[in-house]
Amino acid sequence: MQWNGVRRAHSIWCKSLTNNTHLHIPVSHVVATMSSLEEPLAFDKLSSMSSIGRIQRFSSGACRPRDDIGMGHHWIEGRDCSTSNSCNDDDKESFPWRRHTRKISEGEHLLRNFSTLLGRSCAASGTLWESKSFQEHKYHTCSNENGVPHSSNKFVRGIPKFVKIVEVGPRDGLQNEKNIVPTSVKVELIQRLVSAGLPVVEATSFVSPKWVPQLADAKDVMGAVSTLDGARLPVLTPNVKGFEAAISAGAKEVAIFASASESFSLSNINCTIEESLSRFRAVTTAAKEHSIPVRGYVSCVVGCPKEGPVPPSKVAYVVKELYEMGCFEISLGDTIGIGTPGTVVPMLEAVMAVVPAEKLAVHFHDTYGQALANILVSLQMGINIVDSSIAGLGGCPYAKGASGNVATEDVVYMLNGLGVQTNVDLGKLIAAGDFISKHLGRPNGSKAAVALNRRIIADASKI
Ligand SMILES: CC(C)(COP(=O)([O-])OP(=O)([O-])OC[C@H]1O[C@@H](n2cnc3c(N)ncnc32)[C@H](O)[C@@H]1OP(=O)([O-])[O-])[C@@H](O)C(=O)NCCC(=O)NCCSC(=O)C[C@@](C)(O)CC(=O)[O-]
Repeated sequence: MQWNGVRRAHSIWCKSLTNNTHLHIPVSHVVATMSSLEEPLAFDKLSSMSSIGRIQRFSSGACRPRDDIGMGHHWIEGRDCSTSNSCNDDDKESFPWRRHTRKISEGEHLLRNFSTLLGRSCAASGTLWESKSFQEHKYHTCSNENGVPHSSNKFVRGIPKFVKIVEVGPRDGLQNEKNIVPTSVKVELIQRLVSAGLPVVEATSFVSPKWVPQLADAKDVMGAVSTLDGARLPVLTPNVKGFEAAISAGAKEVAIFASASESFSLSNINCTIEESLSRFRAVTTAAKEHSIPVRGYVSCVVGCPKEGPVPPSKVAYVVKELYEMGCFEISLGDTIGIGTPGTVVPMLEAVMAVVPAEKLAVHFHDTYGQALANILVSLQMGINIVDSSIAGLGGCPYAKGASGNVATEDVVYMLNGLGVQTNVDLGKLIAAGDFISKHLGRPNGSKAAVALNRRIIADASKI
C-alpha cells in the first residue's frame, strides 16, 4: 500500500482474502456525481437505506475550517488569530467538490457486484471500507448549505458548524497497551488516520521510557511520520528534555500536560502542580524561540482517582496559567471518565470565565458511558474542538480503572447526524479502527463502527 498522504491513483483497491490478490477497478467505472445537498435524513428512513447509502449519508462533511490548522498562533505572531473553525459559504470556492452531486445507484451497483465477487470476508476485514470509500472521493453529510440542520431548534441552535477533531489514539490510546505495539503498526495507524481527513493526530510522547515504555520508540515514530502532509502531528513533552528530543525528531507542535489534582500530578509526572507549571513555562519559553505551537492539557477536570471531585475553580486556575504561558489551545481532560453533564457544565462555566471557549477542547474518557453526552453539552456551550481516540483506545497508565477515550468513529457519527462538519471520512476512519483493533486482537471499541460493519456484512450477504 502507498501512503504518505498521497491519495491513491484512480483505481479502487481491494484485497481478496481468499487468494491474496489485489483487484483494481477504475474509479471512472464507479464514480459519479455527489450529492451533499440532499434533505436531512429523517430517522424513519434510516432502516430502509442500504448500508452503503447509510455510510454515504453518515460519512464526512467536506468543509475545512477557515483556519486550516484550526490554531491561533497568537503568541508566535503577537496577534490574535481566530480558531472559530467556521465553515462559511465562500469555502465552496476553495472546496468545489462540495457542490458536486453523486449518482449513487451506479457506484453502489458496481460495488455490490464487487463485494459479491470478494465475499463477505472482505467486508469483515475492513478492506471493503477502503474500497467502498473509494479513496479519492468524499461523501458529505452537510445536511444543507447552512451546516447544522434545524438550526432554529433550541437544542441544536448553539452547536458549531464545524468541529475540529483531535485524534489522540496513537498516543493516549497506545500508551496504555499491555503489549508494546510495533513502530511500523503505529506509523501505519497514523498514516491511515491522516488519510481519513483528521486535521490533528497526536503521534506519540517524548516522556521517560521508564515511565511509559509503550512509547519508547517516539523518535522512530516521529521520524517516520514527520513529513506527512495533511495534518498536524503534535507530541507530548513533559519537560525541556522531552521538548528538545521532540523537535530533533521532527515534531512541529508539542503538548504539555498539567493536572487540576495534586495527587494525579504527583503520580503522573512526579511533581506538584506548581512545580509542573514552572517546568511547563520553561517548555513554552523554548517553544517560542523555535516558533513551535504548544497545546496544553489539564487532567482530572471533574474528578481525580484519589481525591474525588475536583472544584471547577481549581481547573480554571490551571487552565488560565497554561493559557497565559502561551498555550494556543487547552484541552480539558476527564481522565477517569467520571463526569456527567451535571459536573461538566459547571466546570466549563468556570473555565470559560477565564479563557475564551474557542481556545478550549474537551477530552472525555468513556468509563461510565457519558462521553457523547458530555461532548454534546460542551458543543451546546460553544466548544468546537473535541479530542477522541480511534476505536475507543486508551486510558492513562497513572489513572487506574480509567477506560479508553470516546471513540472517534462514534464522535464523527454523532456530528454527522447533527450536520456538523468535520472533514473526516467515516469509512476510512472505521477501516483505521478495524486495522488497529485487529492488530491488538480485540473488537473495535466504537459502537458506530461495530454497527456499521455489521450492517455492511449483512447487506453483502444478501447479494
Ligand atoms: C515527567 C517525568 C519525565 C518525570 O520523571 P522523573 O523520574 O521525576 O524525572 P527525572 O528528571 O528525575 O528523570 C528521571 C529519568 O528520566 C529521564 N527523563 C526525564 N525526562 C525525560 C523525557 N522527557 N524523555 C526521556 N527521558 C526523560 C531522565 O533523563 C532520567 O533518566 P535516568 O538518569 O534515570 O536514566 C516522568 O514522570 C514521565 O515521563 N511521566 C510521563 C507520564 C505520562 O506520559 N503519562 C501519560 C500522559 S498524560 C495523560 O495521559 C493525560 C491526558 C493528557 O491524556 C489528558 C487526560 O486524559 O487527562
